[in-house]
Amino acid sequence: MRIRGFEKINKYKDVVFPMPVRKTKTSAGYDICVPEDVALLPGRMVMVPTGVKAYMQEDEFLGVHIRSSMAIKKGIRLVNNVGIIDADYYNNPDNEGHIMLALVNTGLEPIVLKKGERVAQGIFYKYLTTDDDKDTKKEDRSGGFGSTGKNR
Ligand SMILES: O=c1ccn([C@H]2C[C@H](O)[C@@H](COP(=O)(O)OP(=O)(O)OP(=O)(O)O)O2)c(=O)[nH]1
Repeated sequence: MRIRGFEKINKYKDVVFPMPVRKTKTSAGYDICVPEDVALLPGRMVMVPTGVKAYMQEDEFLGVHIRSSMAIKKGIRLVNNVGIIDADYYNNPDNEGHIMLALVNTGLEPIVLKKGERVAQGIFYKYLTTDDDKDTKKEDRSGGFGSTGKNR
């Protein structure tokens, strides 16, 4: 039975890069690499591909955090601080559930992330719902970023 995991995005199926793994026995985060070289100019946000998608249970999400070393040593931040990857993002018709990193280089010099470099880390979490949650209608996710509420 499949419970949760990572898979390659089709577009990257022939590209060789490391899949997310936990580096030590009790590391919470699955380190996420870049599947190609990425240039980050100072102060510019870049939507960076990861080449992967994540499947999980309906009451779970994947929290995507920056690796501390990237933030502290290189000044790289996630613009949204933490990326929330919803369970129904997986295999969405727009982008197959491709996990993207909204990165910004807060330093003064350009940075090049090399293919295979570990940039972010994904942690699987369970989330809770409110008493009246079942009373509100839920729409189906039709696509990727900012897709909910579009057909109203
Ligand atoms: O850093 C991120 C944040 C989000 N996502 C993907 C997964 C997530 O399931 C989807 C939607 O994200 P979120 O719910 O945070 O954005 P929204 O602006 O509320 O969009 P939507 O209306 O699609 O929920 O975008 C990423 O790939 N990287």
